[in-house]
Amino acid sequence: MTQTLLETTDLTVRFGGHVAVDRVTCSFRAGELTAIVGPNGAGKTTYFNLISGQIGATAGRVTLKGQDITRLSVSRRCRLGLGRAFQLTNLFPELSVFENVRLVMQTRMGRGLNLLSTAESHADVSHAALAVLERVRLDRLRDQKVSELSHGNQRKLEVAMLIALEPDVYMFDEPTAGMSVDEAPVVLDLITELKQDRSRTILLVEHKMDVIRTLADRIIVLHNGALVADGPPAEVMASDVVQEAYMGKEIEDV
Ligand SMILES: Nc1ncnc2c1ncn2[C@@H]1O[C@H](COP(=O)(O)OP(=O)(O)OP(=O)(O)O)[C@@H](O)[C@H]1O
Repeated sequence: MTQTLLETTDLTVRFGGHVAVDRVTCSFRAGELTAIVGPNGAGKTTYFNLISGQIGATAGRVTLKGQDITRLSVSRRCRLGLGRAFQLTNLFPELSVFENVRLVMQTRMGRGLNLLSTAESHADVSHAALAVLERVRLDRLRDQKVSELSHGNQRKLEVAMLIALEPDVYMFDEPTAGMSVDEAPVVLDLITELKQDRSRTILLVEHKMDVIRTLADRIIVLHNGALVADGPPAEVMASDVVQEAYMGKEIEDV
């Protein structure tokens, strides 16, 4: 049987009187890409925030590889194998693209976060970091300061940092948002490539139907914070509950 890597059980968060995520019980198995869809304000990003630890749950549980991580910090969850595309505010904007990836790689490879170590002192780490930059086609810009990158390249760097972490669970929140039509395919190809590794699971919050159609093995639908549908893409998209949830046509091209 395929291994369950991540599970949420009755996961709930309340903001004042508003229940943004409402008793969501769902498991995510190795070798599967799950698209999380729903109208604006449905709770998708909040669900992601609860899983990655950016916000605390009011009730319920998050389990990673059998371990209850509900009360753990973002960084503890990250070390246990939960990887969410980095917010660039967490990076070092004045360091180069290469240095940022190298630092993540260095930390993952157990060398600690040492800003003063040189690329030469960790040749294997540097080599691996460069390989990741080649995969996202940022190798040309390796010496550019992060603060000087275009929006599209910043998004690619976020993906590079995530790949460098090699998590068991990849979490992407609209990875191609704001990218040009030339840039988006690089990121989508990378996610397709990541899917080939059947030992991991990928969660994707996405509005673009063409992206969902290309990538998703499974779709879950949130509506008013609750899980209202879960299954293979064709089946879920044809279901009455989804048709109703999308009467507002927030999802592109439905
Ligand atoms: N920190 C917060 N405090 C109060 N309300 C919040 C907070 N974060 C989210 N919400 C509310 O929770 C609901 C779910 O928001 P969320 O951003 O998760 O939706 P979403 O499905 O990701 O929407 P979108 O597709 O527009 O990004 C919204 O009504 C939002 O206003």
